[in-house]
Amino acid sequence: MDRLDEEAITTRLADVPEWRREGDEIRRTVTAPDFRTAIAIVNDVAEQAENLNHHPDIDIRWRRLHLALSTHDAGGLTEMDFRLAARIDAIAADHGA
Ligand SMILES: C[C@H](O)[C@H](O)[C@H]1CNC2=NC(N)=NC(=O)C2=N1
Repeated sequence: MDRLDEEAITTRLADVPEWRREGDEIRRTVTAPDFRTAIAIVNDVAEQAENLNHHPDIDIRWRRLHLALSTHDAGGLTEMDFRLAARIDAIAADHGA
């Protein structure tokens, strides 16, 4: 999959306003109601990551999850990162986060 250029990244970011750009990554923090819910979110994200064969970096801090997406194979951001970001947003919303 091809890296997105700056213009494409700006356009895609507008569709996932919870995510911020940090160099070659996009990042979001999800605050779950409690630790169990945070882990349930991680499990659902893992399922989607396997479906897409695209895997986020996830840092678990009690009920707060810090997620980072990048396409290492492409050396930057691709459509896959934004596709997974949208799925993560839907999962978080399903869990009240
Ligand atoms: C071979 C396989 O497609 C790659 O290793 C995939 C797996 N999951 C991945 N996930 C992410 N986030 N970036 C990648 O470059 C990546 N590469």
